[in-house]
Amino acid sequence: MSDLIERARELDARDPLAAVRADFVLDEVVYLDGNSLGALPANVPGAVEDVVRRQWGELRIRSWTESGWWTAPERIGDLVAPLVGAAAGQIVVGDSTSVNVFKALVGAVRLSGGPDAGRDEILVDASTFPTDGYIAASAARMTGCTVRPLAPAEVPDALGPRTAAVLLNHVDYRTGRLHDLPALTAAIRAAGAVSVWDLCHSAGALPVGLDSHGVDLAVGCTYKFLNGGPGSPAYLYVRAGLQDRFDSPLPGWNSHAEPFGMRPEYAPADGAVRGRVGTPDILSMLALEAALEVWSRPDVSVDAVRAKSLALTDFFLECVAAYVPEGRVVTVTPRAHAERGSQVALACEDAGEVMERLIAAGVVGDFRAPDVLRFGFTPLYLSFAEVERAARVLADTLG
Ligand SMILES: Cc1ncc(COP(=O)(O)O)c(C=O)c1O
Ligand SMILES: Nc1c(O)cccc1C(=O)C[C@H](N)C(=O)O
Repeated sequence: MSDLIERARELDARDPLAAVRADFVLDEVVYLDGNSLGALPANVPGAVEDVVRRQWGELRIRSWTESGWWTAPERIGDLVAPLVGAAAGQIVVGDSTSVNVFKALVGAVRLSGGPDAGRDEILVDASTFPTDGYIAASAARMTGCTVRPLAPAEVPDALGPRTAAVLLNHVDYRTGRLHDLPALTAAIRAAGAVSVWDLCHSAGALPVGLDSHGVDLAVGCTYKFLNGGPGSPAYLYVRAGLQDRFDSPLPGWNSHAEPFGMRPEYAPADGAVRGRVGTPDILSMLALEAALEVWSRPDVSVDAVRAKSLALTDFFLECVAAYVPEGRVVTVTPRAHAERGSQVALACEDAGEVMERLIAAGVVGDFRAPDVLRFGFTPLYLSFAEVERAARVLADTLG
């Protein structure tokens, strides 16, 4: 038996999160795509069945109050909050990430004073997941701003009296690079601009510290490391100190101070509710609520997840170095722990075909154009033995 197989065995035997895997529905496939769609938590089908058959089927309209449907966006926001370092009352769940980027960014420009206050520039991570860039361009057109794409590390030098808002990704979706949220947030604050962070690839994988680092606004999805299911609702964080002034560009009736007053004039609700728009997507939302239960296990914490995530990605890199001929792939993800999210990206020219063969061989990652093999590591359900096997099969697949 190779040393690495033996090492994987030892690491699994010492893994404090090993038992959590039984809370998920998995098979013999090595699933390294939890950074795109997390695996199914075993309690979700039963929870959804109850929502559909009893809450909807039997209680019908009564469920808006009796089953807690109406308050689900804030209640579930408070479940997400500790996972991203936020005190209760600042996160509302609902809509897609794209929609929340729009709310946050237009809201951020308005909070900054915008062009009327001489702040007419939005800085945006140039390598961002495309939707953020598209939405930023539209938000800029609507608010009279211009967008300036740049690398996150260039932000401190680019900040100035004209900066209205800065939209950054905590972890880059393609490279897996973890950006310096504390330092960048502080620099944005010092320039009098408003920070907006996209946490899609960090929430549920590593500590975020929204409150302690003074982040202004943040958004994220829940179908990756939070395992909420396909199309599960995203969330919006508005720092408590800004909530009174947050002026949503989508002031739907659910964000009204008195939604059932049915008044023609809009009056915003206080607190996180102000970030709501229309009727919440209850089926997806309550599936997410069930999926988040795993975080209340005494053995599960964001710190434990981060520690295992780094151990898994370190071990994968070590196995790749041992099994894959030198020069066949280039590691794109930073080696330094402080700069690494919970994924490993390897570049090679034929990445698209390699990933197809790898998936056929039972190791699921994904291909990101133009040349990246992307592997996501979800510590709640992955074993070190799977990581070793993935690297071995990858080496065979690369030929
Ligand atoms: C960083 C990032 N932002 C936004 C999105 C898209 O979000 P949504 O499809 O929920 O609007 C994704 C992935 O889909 C993403 O990786
Ligand atoms: N949101 C997705 C979807 O609806 C279908 C397929 C993949 C996705 C993704 O989440 C992609 C992901 N944001 C990425 O980082 O590539």
